Amino acid sequence: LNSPNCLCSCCLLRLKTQNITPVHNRSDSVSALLSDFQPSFAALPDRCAGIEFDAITPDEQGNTFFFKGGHLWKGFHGPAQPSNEIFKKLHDIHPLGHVDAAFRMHNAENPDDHDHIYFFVDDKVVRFYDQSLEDGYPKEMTEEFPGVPTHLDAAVECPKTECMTNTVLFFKGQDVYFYDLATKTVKTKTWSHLPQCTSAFRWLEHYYCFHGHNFTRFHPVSGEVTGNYPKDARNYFMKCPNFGHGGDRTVPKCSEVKLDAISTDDTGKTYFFAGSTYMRLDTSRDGLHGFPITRSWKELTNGVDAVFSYIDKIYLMKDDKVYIYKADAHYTLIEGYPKSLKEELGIEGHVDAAFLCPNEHTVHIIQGGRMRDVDLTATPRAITNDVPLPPHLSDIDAGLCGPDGVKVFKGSQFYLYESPKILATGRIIVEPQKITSAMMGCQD
Ligand code: HEM
Repeated sequence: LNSPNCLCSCCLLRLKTQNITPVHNRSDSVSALLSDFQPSFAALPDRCAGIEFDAITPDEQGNTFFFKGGHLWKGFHGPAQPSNEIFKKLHDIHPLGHVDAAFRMHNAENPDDHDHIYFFVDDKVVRFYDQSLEDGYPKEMTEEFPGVPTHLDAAVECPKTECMTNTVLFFKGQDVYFYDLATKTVKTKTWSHLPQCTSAFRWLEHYYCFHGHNFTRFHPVSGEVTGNYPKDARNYFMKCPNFGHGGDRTVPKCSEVKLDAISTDDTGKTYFFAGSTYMRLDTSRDGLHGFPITRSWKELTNGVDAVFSYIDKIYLMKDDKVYIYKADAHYTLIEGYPKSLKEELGIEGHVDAAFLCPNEHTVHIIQGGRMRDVDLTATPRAITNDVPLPPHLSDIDAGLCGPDGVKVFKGSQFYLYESPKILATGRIIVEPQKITSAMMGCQD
């Protein structure tokens, strides 16, 4: 069967790798033949040959799975394997193990559902957690997702921080069905400008429609496509000989990391900024990858000096200006901004770092070896406290205050203090710690 000259295996392989008509539309005898054919006997499909995926989804640990016929690929490199080796019993619901669509549920308010993987096959849905099929599945799609059509093309989750409410986007043809998880209501839009997506994938807050061996990035609310698309998936989402991206850039060594700023916003998103790039850190299970700052904060074309977050807003400082963005589903610059540092915060001169502790109203601004406090509830804003920092903290790059204390970053190291007050007095000697690959995706 593995011989390239064997017509039978070649046909079967072509059927399996080219997404030819699903088995239920064929004669019973062909169905029987195909269902007897175990994927493990066949040569494995090669994603570097250019595959149109049936479904793509991350799991609860952040592994990404790409599905085609009865096979899957785990992660961004490596060979295919039968999908029921990982998702046991997945093939029981379809003779070829084929799935139409899959997504990882994002519904933190409902821990019984959150992070579970849903697979759609014809009019059925099955649910897995920790690679086990859950009791009670398969279910009818109409029961679990009323109002959503069966025989889907693709599905992708969209958390409320990106779609206003926790939503799942279901794709069928050019129609997109927005399923609101709280109200179980469906709204439909037709995105005829998008290619027909055979799978959809949310990766690091970016939304991708896969079609053929290409992908197109789209905005999950408006469907808008900005940038040069489609792109060949083999350059980005898999490691293939003679394919790749990023040019001659390399992942920086951890010993060479130097931040400009770091901040956690009201919704718990943590970002660091370095040069023209930002990276989200709190979703690190799905990978760490930098993107241009202008992708999220388009007015900041020249990087940032310091960033802090207060209530539902993020303050980005560059030179003598403050840019305030509303931290909603997407960052929008508030009208009238940027304003000068003097006008907005009552300070002047270059800002090295800025941080605000959770539930507090005083921002701590580090400028040339001094920590200046500004009360954000006062109008006009003015410095309420101004203290020199200990000598070893004279050139701080960035600062972050969280439940574990204040981290101040200096080059590739950081110091952790219990509070801003302890930091400022400098009476307690704290050993610097190294930035690690797990923290910031650099090379150890
Ligand atoms: C598992 C490893 C990686 C994966 C899965 C990956 C994936 C991606 C994806 C999906 C995009 C965005 C494509 C788009 O939105 O149009 C991208 C962009 C980019 N990647 Fe990677 N990447 C990886 C590693 C790297 C590395 C090691 C570098 C270089 C150090 C790199 C540099 C870039 C650059 C410069 C961009 C363009 C940024 C942008 O404008 O979106 N990537 N990558």
